Amino acid sequence: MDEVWRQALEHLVQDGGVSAQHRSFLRLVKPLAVVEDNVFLAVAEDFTKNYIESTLRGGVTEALSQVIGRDIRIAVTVDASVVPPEVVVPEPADDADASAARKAPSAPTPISRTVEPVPDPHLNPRYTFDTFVIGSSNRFAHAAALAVAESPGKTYNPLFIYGGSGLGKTHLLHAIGHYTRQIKPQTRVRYVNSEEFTNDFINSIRDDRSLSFKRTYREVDVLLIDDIQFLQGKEQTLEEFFHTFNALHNAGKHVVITSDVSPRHLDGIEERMRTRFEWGLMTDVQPPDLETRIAILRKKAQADDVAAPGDVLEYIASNITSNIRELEGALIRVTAFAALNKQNVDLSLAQVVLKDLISDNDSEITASSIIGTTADYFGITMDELTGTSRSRVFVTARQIAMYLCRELTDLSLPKIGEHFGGKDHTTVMYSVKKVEDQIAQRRQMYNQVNEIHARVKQQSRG
Ligand SMILES: Nc1ncnc2c1ncn2[C@@H]1O[C@H](COP(=O)(O)OP(=O)(O)OP(=O)(O)O)[C@@H](O)[C@H]1O
Repeated sequence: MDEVWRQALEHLVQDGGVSAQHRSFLRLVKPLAVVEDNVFLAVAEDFTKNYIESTLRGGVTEALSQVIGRDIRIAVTVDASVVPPEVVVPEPADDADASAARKAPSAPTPISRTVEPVPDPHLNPRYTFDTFVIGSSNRFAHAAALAVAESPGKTYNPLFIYGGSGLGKTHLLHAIGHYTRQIKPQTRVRYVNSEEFTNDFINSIRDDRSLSFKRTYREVDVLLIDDIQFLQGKEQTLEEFFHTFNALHNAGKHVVITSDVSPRHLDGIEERMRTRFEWGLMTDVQPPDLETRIAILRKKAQADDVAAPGDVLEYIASNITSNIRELEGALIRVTAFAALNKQNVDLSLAQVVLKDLISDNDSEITASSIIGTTADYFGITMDELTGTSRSRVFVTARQIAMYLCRELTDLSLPKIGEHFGGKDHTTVMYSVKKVEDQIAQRRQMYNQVNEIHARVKQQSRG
């Protein structure tokens, strides 16, 4: 088992995207056994388990699946007496992070708990108030989020943020989490997507763990719950959420909720609950105007350290109007093309690259159309694409299709996973990140993504 684990770590590092922090967590894992399609891993602390499950699950699952040769699931257990094997976690060449990690003591407190708050594995480090661009479409939501982050439990409780897909609701939720913990590191913050909340709840009943479930969600100072619309019609989970909400609210703890519609448009949720959602403050986020879209692209270009002149940003922002995720995807495409061809980013290049992607009369793009088009492109069947085979072409096709689903549809990560034969949402997250990383490094990956994207768009225009 240690040898399987060693090889999996090698795969993981080769695939890229493993930071020094990831490596220090991976060093804490003891592989236990493979039983049918499950790989059992053990760690000594809950915190490490949470980190592995929320941040590394996709990558570890992929890597172990590659080594074992079939699709597996991982299960992480906590055992305080666990001693991880002496496996060296490989380091990518010329990784600045890696040399820092080398200097760190090999024994495992991953991060200092006194100086900075320990990073919360449930929060995306990129989604902070600093990286959030304020415009008229989101000014109020931003101000309310900031007020909550500064003094949770006081005003606007609950805060309910609603609006269309890809408009920054999740970003704001994470920003509240980061900022609250930055001001007061001891604040207990819990971010959860409603689908994960549902799964957790169902599993806790199955495994007779209702006490630990309650502890997870009720012993917090700030509960950030994303995409509450997924609870519509799920009576038992709603009932549990109702009790969680009441317990927290009565104890003066803060609840922040996001949804794609306002409380009164949430069907399948009882009146008593909708009323509670309206107790605090409701605010919406709207599609950003042109100036805000340009500013978002500028900030993204800065964060990724790519040079993109103003007219290029304006061209992209003028043509992609409704979804910020798609806006960012277009910028990635243009800068990746320029990097691969060793060209500067300029307007004519952007026009060529985005020619097929920009159109104003797309009909709705679905996961099935993306899966079908991708399968066609690779000459495989849709079943093969969404199945479990680990051969390279299937894996590449699967990852590209997941990436395009994220960019071109409103589907959440767990929902995308469902379209791919019930894959875990962290596997989807891993695939999206992997394609995003490789697109600027491998011409073949760039060409494939670009071509399939164009075909999907073309088909949606009929
Ligand atoms: N105002 C903003 N400034 C900077 N980036 C933004 C802003 N709004 C959204 N984004 C970026 O757009 C992408 C999509 O945002 P996010 O995931 O928060 O959307 P969402 O409203 O939660 O969508 P969904 O309902 O589909 O989950 C993210 O990468 C986010 O960082």
